[in-house]
Amino acid sequence: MQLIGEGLSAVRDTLQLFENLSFELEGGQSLLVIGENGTGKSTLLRIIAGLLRPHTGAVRFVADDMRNLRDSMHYLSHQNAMKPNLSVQQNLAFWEVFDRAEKKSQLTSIDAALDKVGLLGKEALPFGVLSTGQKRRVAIARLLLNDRPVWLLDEPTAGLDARSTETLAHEMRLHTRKGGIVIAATHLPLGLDEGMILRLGEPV
Ligand SMILES: Nc1ncnc2c1ncn2[C@@H]1O[C@H](COP(=O)(O)OP(=O)(O)OP(=O)(O)O)[C@@H](O)[C@H]1O
Repeated sequence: MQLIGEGLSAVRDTLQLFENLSFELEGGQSLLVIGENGTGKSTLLRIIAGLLRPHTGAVRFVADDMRNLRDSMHYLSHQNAMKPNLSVQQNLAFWEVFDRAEKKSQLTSIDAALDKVGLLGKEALPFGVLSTGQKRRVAIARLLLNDRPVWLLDEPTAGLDARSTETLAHEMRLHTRKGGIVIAATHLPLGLDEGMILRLGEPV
């Protein structure tokens, strides 16, 4: 598996956010995208996810099973992508099916995923009543349900306490050890010390 960004540039309105960024990742590797607020971290992740078109450059993805990037990735955005009025269980049951590849990709049950993020017992609560950190943990539980080899994580630790941050770091390390790719945009150390780092600068 390979995920390659070649000569990527982004322009928002008249602002050049970044120019000519390139990276090359294989299965088992991770990339931390760091930089201050507004430097374009989320923009870069959205470009990689195929949600925004780059001003220049291209993203290429080659998977052994020939799946395209859209079907091979988990994209965790700032929003947690859960319905506030549905329960935790109902939200995850939706994603469990939605994220499943044609080939059986289920890794674990909803209960087991909730256990990993320390939320077992909260499954019947409406998502909307959870605390900020608990909401983020439900969104992280989604990543654990189905095996999608590329994880694109935008500020994954936003709102998480120290223990949950360590749980996430552990899951990210497991994911790369199994041959997955992780790209994470962050302000904070994530416990992926062995990964590559892409530092975005001030927009010009
Ligand atoms: N839809 C849009 N239209 C115009 N400008 C935008 C749009 N979305 C983002 N921007 C601008 O692009 C710049 C980069 O935003 P982006 O969200 O990628 O930064 P970031 O590095 O992820 O920031 P943060 O650390 O605050 O999350 C910002 O100046 C932002 O205001």
